[in-house]
Amino acid sequence: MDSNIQNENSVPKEWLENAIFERHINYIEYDKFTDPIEIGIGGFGKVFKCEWKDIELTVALKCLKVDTSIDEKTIEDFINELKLLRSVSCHPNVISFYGVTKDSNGYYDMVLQYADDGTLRDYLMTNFTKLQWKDKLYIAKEIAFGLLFLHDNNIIHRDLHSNNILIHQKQPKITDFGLARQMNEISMTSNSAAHGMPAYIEPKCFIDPRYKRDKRSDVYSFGRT
Ligand SMILES: Nc1ncnc2c1ncn2[C@@H]1O[C@H](COP(=O)(O)OP(=O)(O)OP(=O)(O)O)[C@@H](O)[C@H]1O
Repeated sequence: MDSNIQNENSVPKEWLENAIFERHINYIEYDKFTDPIEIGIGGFGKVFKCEWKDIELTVALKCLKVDTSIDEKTIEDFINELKLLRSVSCHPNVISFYGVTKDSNGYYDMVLQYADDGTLRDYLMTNFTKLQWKDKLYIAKEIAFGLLFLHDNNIIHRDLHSNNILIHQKQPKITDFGLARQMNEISMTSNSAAHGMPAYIEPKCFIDPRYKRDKRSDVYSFGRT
């Protein structure tokens, strides 16, 4: 294995280029996709919907727009999300990660499963009155399964809320791993109360600036969600 791939602290963009070169990350040519339609905007840049022509699959392309307005931290978060997704996206309650592509402007895009019902927040706003208790309990149980899988793989999400859970064919999928960390990295990370959605963050983060989020912090956010 290439030493740059082993060194998780190497410069993020070089890490990605090496990972593609060494085939540790699946690279898909951009012309394999139909023309993209913009469906959202997030911390890294725009999100698009398109068809992966060869396998007739609808996918979401999450674009890392590298320009003068983007800082090194955002690139790091994008690479971090990609690294963690590689290891847990096989779970049915985590969004599937298919690889990366480079668009016509030279920006890297993550190729993700497309969630046909959007975010959990939007889904509940539209369907809340129609949903039975058993449907709501099913959603909660499936999110718990996804979270348990992350924790079993020593990953703390750190930004779990209803906009970071997508619904695809009525099944919840945890997404947006930009703030997520491996357990062994937490000691090197600030508690990041400044990041994430305040209403969902464990209150201790605001009281003690040295407090490090752990699995229990995700369980708090899950309860709030
Ligand atoms: N896989 C997907 N399938 C369908 N829609 C998606 C998918 N990923 C993202 N979206 C849509 O794009 C929007 C932006 O997503 P993204 O994950 O980039 O950002 P965010 O969670 O809103 O913000 P941030 O990255 O700052 O936390 C989402 O709110 C959602 O509506």
